[in-house]
Amino acid sequence: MRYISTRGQAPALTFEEAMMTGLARDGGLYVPETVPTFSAEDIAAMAGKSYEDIAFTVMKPFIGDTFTDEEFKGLIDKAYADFGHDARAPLVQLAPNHFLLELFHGPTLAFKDFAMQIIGQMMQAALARSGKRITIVGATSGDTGSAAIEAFRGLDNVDVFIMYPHGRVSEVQRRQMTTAAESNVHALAVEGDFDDCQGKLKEMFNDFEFRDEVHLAGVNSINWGRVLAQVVYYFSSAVSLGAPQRKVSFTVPTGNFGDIFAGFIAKQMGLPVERLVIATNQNDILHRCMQSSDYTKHGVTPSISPSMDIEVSSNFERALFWAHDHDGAAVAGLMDELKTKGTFRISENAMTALRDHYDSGAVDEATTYATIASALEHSGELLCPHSAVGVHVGTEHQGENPEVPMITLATAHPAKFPAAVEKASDVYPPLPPRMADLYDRTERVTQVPNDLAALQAIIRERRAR
Ligand SMILES: Cc1ncc(COP(=O)(O)O)c(C=O)c1O
Ligand SMILES: N[C@@H](CCOP(=O)(O)O)C(=O)O
Repeated sequence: MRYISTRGQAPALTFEEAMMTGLARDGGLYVPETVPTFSAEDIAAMAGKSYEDIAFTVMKPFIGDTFTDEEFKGLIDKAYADFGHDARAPLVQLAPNHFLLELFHGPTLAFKDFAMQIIGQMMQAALARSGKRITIVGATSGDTGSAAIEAFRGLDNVDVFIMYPHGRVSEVQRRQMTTAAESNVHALAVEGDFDDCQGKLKEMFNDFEFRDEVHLAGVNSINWGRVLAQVVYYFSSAVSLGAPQRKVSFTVPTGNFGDIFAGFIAKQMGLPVERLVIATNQNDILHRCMQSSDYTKHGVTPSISPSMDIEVSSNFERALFWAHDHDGAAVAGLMDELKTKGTFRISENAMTALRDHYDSGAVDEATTYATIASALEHSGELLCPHSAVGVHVGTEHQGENPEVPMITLATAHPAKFPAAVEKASDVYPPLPPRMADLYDRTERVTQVPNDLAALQAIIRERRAR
């Protein structure tokens, strides 16, 4: 299996190279040259299997001979061993034919753990073989950062720098990132929003001298390994509702588009997915784009679902690559317009290709609060604000096709956003016992301007220590 860049100008890589590289050197994102497919029988055989077994089956064709089967199974087992639920990604029923996929039972209470834990294992195994040392730099709107810290804390051959937007993550999210005591972990509070952090990360990757000097690696969903690991729960949940005999739809609270794009890959692999519904909060650039073909930045407004406060939706580039029949030059052109003008327009053909798979909806703050309250009243489920955005949009879209089961992804635990959840429901969601002392731990963070040179100086200096 070879991996190619969405902008068509970078060398094709193996899985291991793509995973260790992060962003392609032409600024694009790596994707598999071809997507392996499963027959209906292959998918039916997943029924009743453990999450770990399904993970092995789904990911194996993409990783090729990077690891032996035994090695890979061992890495998968280690990755999910600390999850707080034996099913790893349990489904609960919210309403007739509407199901919630709980993706928040991992160590940091968000769906990021599903991918970060396994790529943490795979990267460590690859580093042990190569004897290399890397610098991971991540941009986060709140959840990727803590998941990355959890996966790489305390390792001798990895430094982890996490940039988050100062004052724009929840207190629990901030403390999860700033209270790691290990000296290889560095939390950086950047004066800006998430798009600024992600922009700086991409600038670091595009500064080849810096990139090579610090052996830069990325664990955001620019890394194909992240997307791949997220494909697994689309299979596990669909199969438990009767796939491949029965079609299902998914609604995905969306920001950087990595999670819903994993659903698209599952569909390409043969999973019978009827619709993939993009659910955005008030930062609705993706919804506006699906309606109007215009991807135009308006500026981000902070919301009660801060992890989705994103306007430069990184993985939308991967969706555009498919919508343009793998035409890297066309994608590079659109990305260039976004960078220079803050806007691009998608052609009719490409829009048709996107609309073949994706629907969308946007949710304002008042509706998000109301959805938390009504889900608790009608199903007993306490939602985080991101999941509530998904549930509202999922409910609306299920009405259009009620006989197809709708699976809405619950992307974070309500305890990560206690203020918003309590305001909506009068219920204060407690942290799980293993995190009960989070508010007593000492915080360690460096406030940094939104400035490439300043960020690079800190990274150079700290990693050398
Ligand atoms: C809790 C939560 N929900 C939803 C999202 C959006 O996911 P994606 O960026 O993959 O679209 C994120 C951040 O990525 C998140 O942390
Ligand atoms: N919502 C994310 C933003 C980064 O997304 P990623 O999937 O590209 O890592 C976060 O919580 O950090």
